[in-house]
Amino acid sequence: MANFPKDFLFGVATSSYQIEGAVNEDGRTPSIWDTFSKIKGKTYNGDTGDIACDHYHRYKEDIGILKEIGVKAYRFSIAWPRIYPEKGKFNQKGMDFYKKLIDELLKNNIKPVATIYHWDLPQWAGDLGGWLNRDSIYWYSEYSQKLFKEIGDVVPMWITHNEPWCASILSYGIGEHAPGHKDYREALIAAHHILLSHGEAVKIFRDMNIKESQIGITLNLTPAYPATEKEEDYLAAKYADGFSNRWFLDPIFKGKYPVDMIELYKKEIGEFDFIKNEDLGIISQPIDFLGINFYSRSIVKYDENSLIKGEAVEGPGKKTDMGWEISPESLYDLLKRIDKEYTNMPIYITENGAAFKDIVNKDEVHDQERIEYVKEHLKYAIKFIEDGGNLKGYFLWSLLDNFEWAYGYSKRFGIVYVDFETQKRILKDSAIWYKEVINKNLIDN
Ligand SMILES: OC[C@H]1NNC[C@@H](O)[C@@H]1O
Repeated sequence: MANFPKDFLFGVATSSYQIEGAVNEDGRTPSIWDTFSKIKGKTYNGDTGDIACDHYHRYKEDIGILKEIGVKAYRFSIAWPRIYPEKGKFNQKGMDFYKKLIDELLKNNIKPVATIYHWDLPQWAGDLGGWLNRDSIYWYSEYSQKLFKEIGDVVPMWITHNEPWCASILSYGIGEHAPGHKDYREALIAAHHILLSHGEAVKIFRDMNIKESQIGITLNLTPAYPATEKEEDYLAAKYADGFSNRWFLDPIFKGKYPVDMIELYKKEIGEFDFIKNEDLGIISQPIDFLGINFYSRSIVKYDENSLIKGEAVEGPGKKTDMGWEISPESLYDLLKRIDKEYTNMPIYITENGAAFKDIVNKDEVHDQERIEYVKEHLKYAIKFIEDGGNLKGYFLWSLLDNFEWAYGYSKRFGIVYVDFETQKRILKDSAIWYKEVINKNLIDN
């Protein structure tokens, strides 16, 4: 048996485009994901977020489920295209949805945790170059300042960005996510502007002196391990770590980009002329907490022909339905590394969870694999806390089965099953199990 600290924050997480639907309602205009998901071949089965979990209309029912599970906090994201459907034009109706959502959470004694940006960039911004345009910093500043003004006093935890790596590298470099570009120089420019917009929002937040509220950022971090004891594989792991992790951790916590990666990238992308002198000072504004999204690790072997001199090899562990190796001990390694090399400020695991092929049988879903996945990761979370680690909370991804980006609705991450034909919600065994963990504040072995 392993106990959590008495004030440990148990939550679940979702994001706007993945669950809300209602894409043309109350003034919302398209995001880059509305556009991208309608391009043939970009998403599994041509799936889109047009309806998703219809959360926009069913948010009270879903908050009732949060209450039933007993979560202390709910991490959601705000759809920028609802708030600013056109450049410079605020949409009160869009804001009113989030005010109602937050009121309902507070009425049920659930702490709202708001992510300002979880990838649904308004298409009007996309048309102006999106994150490639340095003006994106000002669009984002106007957006975040308005949110702080409208709901700053009722949202105790703000997350500026979800997974800048995905919003830049995966979206502008690898091309798997909207807008689907495949240009690594663009990817690093986008990453820089996203990080800069983060720093500007933190400055605005501090200047507004919002009481009883904290601000941080969420990074998806993937510990990298060498495939063998060969020196070249250790080098490959170092570059993989720079590619996934240090490119974002270093600017935020050390006020500089990692030199080894700059040297590596320079050959491919030329000069870093998009970085202005004052930028790193803005990016490294002190924050109140770090959000970490952890799913798995990477194992790499040296590959001379790849940009980052390495290629992934399959790990020996069991896999989730995403094909990701289940490696809970890597979460512990990651947390210890962050604590040792970057910061001992409060850390929240803002996403952790797994997709498995869930089967409904007489309104029940027996997802024991998901229970085991979460249990093992929580055990390593407790181990870190027992070592003195400053881990303050855990948000399970996700509350509901939802739109899993390029995978559409083919991957189910929810602890609540969603029948997308009927929008019926069914609590999986994992939801019942999580309810018990929260209630007892411990993990049974
Ligand atoms: O892939 C699972 C999750 N990972 N982090 C970002 C979320 O939007 C994803 O659904």
